[in-house]
Amino acid sequence: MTEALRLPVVDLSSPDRVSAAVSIRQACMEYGFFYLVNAGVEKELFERVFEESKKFFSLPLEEKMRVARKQHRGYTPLYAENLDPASSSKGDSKESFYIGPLEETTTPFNLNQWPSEEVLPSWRQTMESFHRKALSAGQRLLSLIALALNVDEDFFQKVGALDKPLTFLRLLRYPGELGSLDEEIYGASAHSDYGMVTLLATDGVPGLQVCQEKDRQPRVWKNVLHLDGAFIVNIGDMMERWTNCLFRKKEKGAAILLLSNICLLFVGELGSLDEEIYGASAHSDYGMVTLLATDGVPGLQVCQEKDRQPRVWKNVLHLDGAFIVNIGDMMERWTNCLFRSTLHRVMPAGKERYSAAFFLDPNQDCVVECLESCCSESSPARFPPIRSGDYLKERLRLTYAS
Ligand SMILES: O=C(O)CCC(=O)C(=O)O
Ligand SMILES: [Fe+2]
Repeated sequence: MTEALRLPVVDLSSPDRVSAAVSIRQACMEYGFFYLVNAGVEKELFERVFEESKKFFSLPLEEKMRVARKQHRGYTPLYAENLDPASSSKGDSKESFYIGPLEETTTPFNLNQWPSEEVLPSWRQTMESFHRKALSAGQRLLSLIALALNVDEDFFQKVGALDKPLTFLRLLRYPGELGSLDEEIYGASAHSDYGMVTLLATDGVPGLQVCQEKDRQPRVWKNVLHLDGAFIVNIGDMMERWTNCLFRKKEKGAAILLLSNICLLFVGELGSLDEEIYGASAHSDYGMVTLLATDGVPGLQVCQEKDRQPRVWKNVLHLDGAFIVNIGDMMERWTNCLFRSTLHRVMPAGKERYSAAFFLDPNQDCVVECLESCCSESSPARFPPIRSGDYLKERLRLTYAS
């Protein structure tokens, strides 16, 4: 049985700021995680975020791919991310949607992408409202964190971290149906195409199979090999009708999906089926602090000692109306490892799960340098100063390998 972690609860609205700072210090030294209550986000807004998030992820893949991730904003499909490539060659079993800073930091225009207003009329407004409130909570929380580190309450403002900070809201959906590990995973499960004809371009990696007799059991699947410079053409359902079944559509399972005529999505390396599938594989967050809203479905686990083997994982339970806050790697550097950026992951719960993670990271030009209050003769600075933007860019490059 996995043990549940009893995390401290910090009240953001408490008039006793010193006590709040003391409990933050203890929580960040021991766990790198705590609950934050009275953060100024109404329960009703948490619920609306999950409702709207569910509406988006329920759209057909083709509609979601209209806002596919560009410049770290927009939709990333199942298996597109792998937070821990060392433990699993499959991507993580989650789909997500990223919303970057509402006030852009570098470009004159905003790079955020939004689902069509006709399809989801109140979606953007709900997410923007949540984004702003999470930022406001994060800023207030950082002044308590500064107190907890024995520096001025406005330390993070003074070093420029909160002047147009890098803020990303990541909406997440972990599908329930992949919970069981003995189910087979398909790049694309058996189907026929709906239309007239499909022209399919392949990259030489095998995977496409057809079954010529769909009504005979067990089904017999044959590989369709790639031919350099050629399209693989297949007949769709409408052509089958037209030809009164003279021309036959075939069922096929492929690792490539053809989305409209323009968009080819490579689903990713699925590896062998005996590897474990994670909702989100083991990782620490890159930035300053993360404020996480969860929907009550379990799955989040933390490992307090990342270097001890075997790793011991403990559950982090949902607390109604609270954010789960965790410290990121940049804050760990800032505090010379006094505050811990703890390894965490999401295990499949056998049930669909939604969460919304708000990453509050310093302005890209802010230099992150070990705090004097966290260094001593016996514990000298462990990291050289680094520009926040350079650090984040490298971490993102490693995660997305792009
Ligand atoms: O979904 C969760 O509970 C955690 C997500 C997470 O750790 C992340 O997105 O960095
Ligand atoms: Fe995380």
